[in-house]
Amino acid sequence: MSICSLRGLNVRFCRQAYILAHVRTGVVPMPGRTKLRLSLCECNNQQTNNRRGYAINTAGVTTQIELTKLKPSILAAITPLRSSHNNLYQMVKKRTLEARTKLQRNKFPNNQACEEETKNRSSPCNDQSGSTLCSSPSSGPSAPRPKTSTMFSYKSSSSSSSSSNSTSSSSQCKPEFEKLKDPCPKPKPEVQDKTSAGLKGCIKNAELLQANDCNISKRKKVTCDKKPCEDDGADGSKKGAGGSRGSIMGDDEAKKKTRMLMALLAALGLGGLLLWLQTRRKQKDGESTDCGPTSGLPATVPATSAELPKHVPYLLIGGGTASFSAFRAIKSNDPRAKVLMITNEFRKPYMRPPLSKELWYSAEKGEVTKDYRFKQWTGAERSLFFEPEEFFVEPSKLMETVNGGIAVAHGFAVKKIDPAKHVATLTDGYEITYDECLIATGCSPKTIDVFNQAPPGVREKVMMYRSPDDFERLKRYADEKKSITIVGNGFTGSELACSLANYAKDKKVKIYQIFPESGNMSKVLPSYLSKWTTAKVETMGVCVMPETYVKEAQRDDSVLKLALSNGKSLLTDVVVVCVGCEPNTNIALTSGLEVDRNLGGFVVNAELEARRNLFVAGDASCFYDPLLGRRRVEHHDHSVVSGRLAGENMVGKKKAYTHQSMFWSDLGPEVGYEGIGLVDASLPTVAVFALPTPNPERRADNLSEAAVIEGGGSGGGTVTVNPETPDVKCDPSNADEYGRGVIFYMKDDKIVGILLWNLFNRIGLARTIINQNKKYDDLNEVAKLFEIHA
Ligand SMILES: Cc1cc2nc3c(=O)[nH]c(=O)nc-3n(C[C@H](O)[C@H](O)[C@H](O)COP(=O)(O)OP(=O)(O)OC[C@H]3O[C@@H](n4cnc5c(N)ncnc54)[C@H](O)[C@@H]3O)c2cc1C
Repeated sequence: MSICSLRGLNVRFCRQAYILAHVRTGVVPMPGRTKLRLSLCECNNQQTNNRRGYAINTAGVTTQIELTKLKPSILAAITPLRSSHNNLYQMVKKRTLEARTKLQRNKFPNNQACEEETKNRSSPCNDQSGSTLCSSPSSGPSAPRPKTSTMFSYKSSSSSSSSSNSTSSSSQCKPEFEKLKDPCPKPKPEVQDKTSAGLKGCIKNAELLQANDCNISKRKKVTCDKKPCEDDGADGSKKGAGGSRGSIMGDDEAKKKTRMLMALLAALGLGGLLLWLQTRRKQKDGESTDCGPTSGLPATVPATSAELPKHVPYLLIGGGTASFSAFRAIKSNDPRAKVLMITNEFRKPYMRPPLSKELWYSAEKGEVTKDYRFKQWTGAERSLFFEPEEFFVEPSKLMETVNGGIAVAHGFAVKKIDPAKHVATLTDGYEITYDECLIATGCSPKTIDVFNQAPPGVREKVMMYRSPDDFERLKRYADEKKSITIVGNGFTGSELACSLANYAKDKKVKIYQIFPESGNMSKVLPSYLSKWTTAKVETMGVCVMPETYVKEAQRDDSVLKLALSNGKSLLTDVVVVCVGCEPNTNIALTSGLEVDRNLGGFVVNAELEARRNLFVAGDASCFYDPLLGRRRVEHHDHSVVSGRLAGENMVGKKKAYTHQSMFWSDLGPEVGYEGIGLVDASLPTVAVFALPTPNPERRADNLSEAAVIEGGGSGGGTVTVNPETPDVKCDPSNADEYGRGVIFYMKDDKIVGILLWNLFNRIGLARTIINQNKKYDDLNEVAKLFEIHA
């Protein structure tokens, strides 16, 4: 029997030889689940004295395990597979090599992915690395920012204008994607035998996996190192004498192999079941790592839930900013409070904003430290972690401490809460009772179908971005690869694109950003500013492709080939999907808690209470803002503010949400903005910017020269020039620079949101204006308060 006749069996191996063989059983029935995809690949790490390991993939989660670290039971289960690898390997190898060599000839389509769409403008599609080259425009946003002196303002609409403008952000590329050479020897002619013809289906599916795809985290051993392809062949043939000849099978041999394969499937089922049970929690938590947890067996701290207290006065679910902020509020109001934090992450509470910004600047200087130190805009240094390890109490000792404190249970997830009985149940069934409980489960990055439904070979090249592990992984790509593609135009995608472009400026890697909207940050910025920002992002070296989406993703050798909606293709080493976040509310149903249908998140009142003694804060909360109505906010400061409010209410303060939180974002070193209130591009806006002028002396008088340009909320908008300054150019599309300014977001003629564009230390004033909740006759006068030229 040919191996292909075994349903669902798929054999792969790797040119680089760090994965010798990869066998997937396809679908295996599992208790509690209808289907389980199970795969196993054997890795050989030359750099560590040929230590062998396995990558076992259960239901999409690949776990890297060193052979010596495998449990004896699992080792026994997969032993038959190891010996059979060689035969499978030799049978398929030659045909795969041949197929791959053929495929390589007609690819490298990046030359057309980002090609010129506008003759007037060149875009960052040029590089020295052989992927694509992006050059900055000689004029426009790329020019050094002039000193501002004149002020103008305008109203705008949210709706981005159409494709006519898209050309401004399109890119001009040169076809310089270097042709890769096949590093492996050509297959020998004898492979063209009758059995290999039967392998066609398998060969079609053969995919090449790359060592660098294997994530290496602190909790993880490296098990998929590179190995030259000569060794690949050598190793394979040594182990499986007659391996390649094994493709021409006699009856006995075929029977033997069939028996072995059947044994393998059984062994895989058994081994996979064990591993699946062990990795299930990680999988549910959606950690976006390549190869799963370090050891393959997810460690929890403490080792078992039995070591956790049975009852705690304060229980915090989630280990992020909101949760830690709640702890601080509890502790300052109840100094001896005993607080247990349960998180499915393996790090102590940390903040996320520097992950897409400051940390890349530390990385550029080669200064990434163990505690992820970064420089704040004030120049002060601090760590990503809110507190060092020593700050925390061991969970098993929490209830014995005299002065209280906070203990963090790592690697545990809560699956259900009984608000009436005050009981939280962990995924392993362990129950903890509480007096006060906070849900601060944050959100998880969204993905898109084109990647979500892609085969595993594609998905392992697609990542989300939310944690230090993601930072580490992306940094490795930026250091080693040629092309990174960011999908999405929001905060994380845009910040990351700029930071990566800066980090990569002396490297060979090229940064692409793709999104269907017409400009960066289009949900937040008025359309003219969004387009201007896109041009600015391009000048930073990002090849931005607006009004474009990925139609199809295929694995092409070691890279991904993206078929784009504009008919072009892009080869990329990794895709970072940054298309927003989904609140983690999966415990709502089991706990009888309400989730907002429109905004998502647990519905809570103005005191952030979902039920009595049960609060929700941070990204996961959909709260009632007495001033601006029901909201859900995904920002750092909101998680601090709401966490603090929830913490205060947990000690009985009974306070309502009144303090408006703010947010900020930085797009490279030249663009930074802060916002407060409803900063939503679908609202009508009125903006006042300082215009550049060749005459800096006029700066003092600028405010009196302000002009107003008005526009509707959802149309193109009319333009009204301030009669006092008819000479001021007010057409946003003619504006050279949006250096500094203030944007008002209007609802019912009131200011409900304010964005401060490159203006800092004025958020308190913005908060006051929003809190006044009144109609202003002259927004120009309000703008003056912000001292744009100061
Ligand atoms: C890369 C990046 C950059 C950002 N930059 C900015 C910025 O510049 N400015 C800004 O204002 N905001 C920024 N943000 C957003 C900001 O970081 C978030 O709004 C903030 O982290 C939300 O905090 P949180 O505590 O609500 O959620 P999170 O920080 O997501 O924490 C939630 C925690 O709960 C855990 N959890 C989930 N479900 C369970 C469960 N069932 N049981 C146990 N634990 C669970 C999660 O693993 C996680 O540890 C950025 C976010 C990212 C990802």
